[in-house]
Amino acid sequence: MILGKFLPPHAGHRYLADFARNYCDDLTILVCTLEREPIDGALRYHWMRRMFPDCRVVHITDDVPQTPDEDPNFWPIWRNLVLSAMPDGVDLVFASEDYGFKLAEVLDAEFVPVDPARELMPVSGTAIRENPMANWRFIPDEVRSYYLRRVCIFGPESTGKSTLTADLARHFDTVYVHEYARPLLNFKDGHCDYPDIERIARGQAAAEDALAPRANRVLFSDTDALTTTIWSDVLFGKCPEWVSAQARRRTYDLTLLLDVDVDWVDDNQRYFPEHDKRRAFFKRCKRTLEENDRPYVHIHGTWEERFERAVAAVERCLAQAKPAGASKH
Ligand SMILES: NC(=O)c1ccc[n+]([C@@H]2O[C@H](COP(=O)([O-])OP(=O)(O)OC[C@H]3O[C@@H](n4cnc5c(N)ncnc54)[C@H](O)[C@@H]3O)[C@@H](O)[C@H]2O)c1
Repeated sequence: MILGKFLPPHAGHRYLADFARNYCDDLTILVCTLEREPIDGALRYHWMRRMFPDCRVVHITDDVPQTPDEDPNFWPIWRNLVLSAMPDGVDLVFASEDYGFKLAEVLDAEFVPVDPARELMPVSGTAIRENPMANWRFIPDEVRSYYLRRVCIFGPESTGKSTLTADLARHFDTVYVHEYARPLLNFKDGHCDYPDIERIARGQAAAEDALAPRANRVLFSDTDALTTTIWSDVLFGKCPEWVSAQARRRTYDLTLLLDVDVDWVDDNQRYFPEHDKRRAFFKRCKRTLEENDRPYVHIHGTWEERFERAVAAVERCLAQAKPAGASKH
């Protein structure tokens, strides 16, 4: 058995559990969470189940004393708690804490110390909560999307969104989500029908969710569901409810709004080459962001200036502490 708060799970916990899985035949992991702790307990339990699908993972939510000095009955309380989750008893207690020795004793089990000095995976939950960006390499794939910074590249056609998205991903050594409408509509010679609107939004969301665990600190998305709602309105005067709901649900830490102050480049998927229409579409994008309370940075100027402004905005975003709470993606 191993137990912990996993606040959040990290590479040290992964090492502890992998060590235990290699040492014994059947590992039970007790995820002990309290409501007052800063990350939702059900989410931590979910992460641990995803990280260790071949282990028995049990969620314990009882509000019991946390250290022996809090209650003279501390050890009987913990003995009963553990045995209620493991009625067949415990053979081995794996931990990197001194309390493992006493805990094993009250459970009639053997203590197996793992890495009390924490020299192999030098990280703690506190360090990750305080600075997830600096400790990124210790955050498991399953947990990364919680801490990930999401940047959306937003705006009218032919403003350099796709190039900027790829350039930013290269600069920040991470992955990006392409504009899913392109591969979809390429199959139809660029022609978009109303049923395609929901397909576009579903594909965009699926690509984003598939790539989030692969991202290094920041994920760049070339457009989003909110953009799809604008296009749907412009082309068809209506929008599927699922797409509008996605647009409300999917949030970004930063949105880069690209201006139309660059030359128009034609391709088979573009609609509005006229300057007036491009400017009107830009204004509509800006208004939509404001109506949806989406903070944005205005990106304009030459290609080089755009890139520099975007890099500076992303660096500011990465340096800011992220408010507690999971991303809703
Ligand atoms: N303090 C005590 O005497 C005591 C005794 C019994 C039970 N408990 C309870 O146990 C629960 C777990 O608490 P916790 O704070 O140990 O959970 P935790 O999530 O911090 O740690 C879980 C396990 O991972 C190990 N670990 C953490 N970082 C590591 C790293 N970098 N490398 C290797 N191993 C690493 C810890 O030593 C521990 O064995 C709490 O609910 C607590 O109340 C505490």
